[in-house]
Amino acid sequence: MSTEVLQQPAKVQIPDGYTVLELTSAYGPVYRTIKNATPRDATPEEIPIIDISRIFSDSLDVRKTVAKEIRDAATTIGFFYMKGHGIPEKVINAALQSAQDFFHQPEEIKQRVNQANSKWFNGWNGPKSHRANAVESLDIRESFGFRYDPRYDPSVDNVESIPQDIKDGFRAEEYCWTQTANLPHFKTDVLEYWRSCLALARRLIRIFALALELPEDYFDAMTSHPDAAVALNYYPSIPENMAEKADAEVVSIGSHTDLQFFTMLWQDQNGGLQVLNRDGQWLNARPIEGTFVVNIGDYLMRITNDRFVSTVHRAKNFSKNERYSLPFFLGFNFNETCGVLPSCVDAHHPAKYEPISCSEWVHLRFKATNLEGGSGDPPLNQIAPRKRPEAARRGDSIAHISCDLPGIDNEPRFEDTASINDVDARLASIEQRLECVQTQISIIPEAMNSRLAHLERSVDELAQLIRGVFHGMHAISRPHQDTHHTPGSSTSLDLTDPAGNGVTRPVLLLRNLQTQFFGPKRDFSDEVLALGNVVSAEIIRLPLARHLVQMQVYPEANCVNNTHDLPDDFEQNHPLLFSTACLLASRFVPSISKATGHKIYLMVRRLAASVVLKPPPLSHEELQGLLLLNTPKSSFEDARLSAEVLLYWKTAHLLGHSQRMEASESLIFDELVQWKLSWGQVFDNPLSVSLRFSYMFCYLLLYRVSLRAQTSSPILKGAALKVSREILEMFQELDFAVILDLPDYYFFITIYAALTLCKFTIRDPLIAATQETLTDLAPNDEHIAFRFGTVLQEIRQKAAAAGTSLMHQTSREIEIEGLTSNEHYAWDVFMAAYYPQHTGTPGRGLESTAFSDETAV
Ligand SMILES: O=C(O)CCC(=O)C(=O)O
Ligand SMILES: [Fe+2]
Repeated sequence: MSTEVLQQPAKVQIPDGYTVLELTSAYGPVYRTIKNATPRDATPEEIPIIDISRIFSDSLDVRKTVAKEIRDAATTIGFFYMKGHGIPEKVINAALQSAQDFFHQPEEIKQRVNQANSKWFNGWNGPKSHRANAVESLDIRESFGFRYDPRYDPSVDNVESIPQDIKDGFRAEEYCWTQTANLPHFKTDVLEYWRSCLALARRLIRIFALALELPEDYFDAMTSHPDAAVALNYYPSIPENMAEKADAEVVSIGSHTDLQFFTMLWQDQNGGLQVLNRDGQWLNARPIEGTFVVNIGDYLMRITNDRFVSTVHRAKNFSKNERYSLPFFLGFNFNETCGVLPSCVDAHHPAKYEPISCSEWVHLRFKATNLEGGSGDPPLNQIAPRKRPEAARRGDSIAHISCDLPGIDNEPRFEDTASINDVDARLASIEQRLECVQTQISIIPEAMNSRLAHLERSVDELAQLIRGVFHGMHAISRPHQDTHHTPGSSTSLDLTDPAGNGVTRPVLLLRNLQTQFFGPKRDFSDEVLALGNVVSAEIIRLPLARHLVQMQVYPEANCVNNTHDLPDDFEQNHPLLFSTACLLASRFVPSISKATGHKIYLMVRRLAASVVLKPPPLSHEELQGLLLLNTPKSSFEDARLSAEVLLYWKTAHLLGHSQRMEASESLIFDELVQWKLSWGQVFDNPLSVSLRFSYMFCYLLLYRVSLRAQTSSPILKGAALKVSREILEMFQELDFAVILDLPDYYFFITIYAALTLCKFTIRDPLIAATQETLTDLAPNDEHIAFRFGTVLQEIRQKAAAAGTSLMHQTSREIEIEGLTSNEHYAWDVFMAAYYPQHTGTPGRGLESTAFSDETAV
């Protein structure tokens, strides 16, 4: 089964019971790994209570003491409680009362100030109108928000004198107040709360400056007219049965990080705020009377070079009461641009980020969250809503991704080959090649290089590895000291091109076939690129794909944020490697649905097939892609794919031994017998139809090539016909759905077998049957099955026109001697169907390609 995992003890195992959460940030989606354990209360060590009354002290030392406490909290959990804040209780209570008055109104009254009517995301947001991320429910929360208005800022004397570039960033809208004027105290009380918070925030930010070893007034100018907003959050109690019935985790406000500098949140006593610690454990940030909760936002995290952490949080109101919270969000002046702070860089910690303006920052988040229709920035503060929830769009939520990440194998697996000279010599050529590509892959991050270095050995060793895994053994660390070499492995060590190009070429076979069909010069690399990758094929979205690649590349990174680490052109230019890495990592992500996993698999197969169809030398990247398929914990599908690649590789090797092929009238090839023994478990599995199909095809090729030298061998001819019929019979038995899932080269195999019958026995009823199946199953005229069906039809028609009776064809035994003309019909028609650009060019020399050599059989 696709989910069957060939288990090998991994060196690093992230325990079961984790979930990966996709969150939105200005950089696009980011991922956090969370424990599936029940949330527990945070201890005072985890989320400290800091008495900030001391920030008003005249003593710098005292203020610095607070700064240190804040720094400790900011660099660990990113959250703290502040007591001694000095905001009068009555101010808070009045704001709370206003919030209650507002939310208790009938919906049509709240609609008057609906955020949908706002240019800048001010106003009311109804319940269930936002979803913070794909794995959690719509937010049950209702909220009302408004943004900085200089007219209400007591530190502004004259609004008119504010410089225009600052004014341009103002996002206040008067309709917040005109549309709520029915509540007489609303504006006054809410604005009073905002003003108190603003004043406190301006004091607090000075302590943040100290905490960052900056002059205390460092941020003052940047917050003269800050993006300072308040939200009134109203969380009705979540009914218990709602949580039971829901298919996503029910949340009052979904997991998110706050966007800007910091947030100061007043919450009532009902509880529900949860904070994600670094171990992926949810901590209840229980209400503490007389405190605000303060947390770091993404912008501050960025300008501190990630020293201060913007921590994921959410709220769930499972109390029996309505819950309210009143967050105040502080950002810089909108026009302000800030880079990584000087105190946060040193020789070991270069700046990770470019300077960015506050407005650009907000805008990025806007873009990252797919907000449609909005004319400006995302809502005030926290995560912007997704108008199109991921889960709905993808149809396969990434909920509850287990984080059993692929283990990194720190021990060099193939270290000890020194004693085996010939192995060394052979590997040397590969390594040489790898060295020259080293420059090319230097764009790939260091960690990836080292990861790949483990894999940069021969296909053969990896094949042994996977076989070892298959037999429940450990990784084979000394494959070449194994005295019980399979014959396959010894032949497979010959990885170099006999022509002496020193290039690896796992598969010549299909190249030969290509050469026969299309002439030797065709370069398929465009086609490989044209196939795209798992993202361009819309199987999974880019952020998830990049995350998967990172899981593969940086298995130790259980929290991956830096999806921008991969080169931008990685997926386009290295589709096989990229898609293969996604495939492997997806195996560790059970909630990537089976269907999606299968699509990824098919994509990789298609790409792998195109790669093997390409003339050698295989590019480094292609080789990597093939090698990657052999990692520990490979699935059954991976094993099948590897087996198939090796099968072709061995066949190619045989085909390359022209003397042997010329002399052989043998119907058995030891290499293939050995291959079949080694891969017996895979081969015999009922799911391995395609593998058996390929196996017969390889025999067919071997017979046909032998026939070139021994044109009159009835044994070989009989064998070629027999195996062609077997292929076509098997094809007849396949489910349509299975056939349509197969990569194109299976259709090549089918047509090759059918053409073989056309060549020797045009009246074989299997030709007509295959033709019918091909045309019947093709979903449209463009499909390769349809085109090949037409090929067979035309061949038969031409043969009939040329006087070969197709009627009364009852016997398979009829062999038409010297039917070279049939071969030509076959060829013309085939080319016309598959390569329309070649049609109408008789004598273009196609017949004189390798294929026409065979017509001399
Ligand atoms: O209400 C709470 O506890 C959290 C609210 C919050 O995180 C926000 O509004 O950004
Ligand atoms: Fe928040």
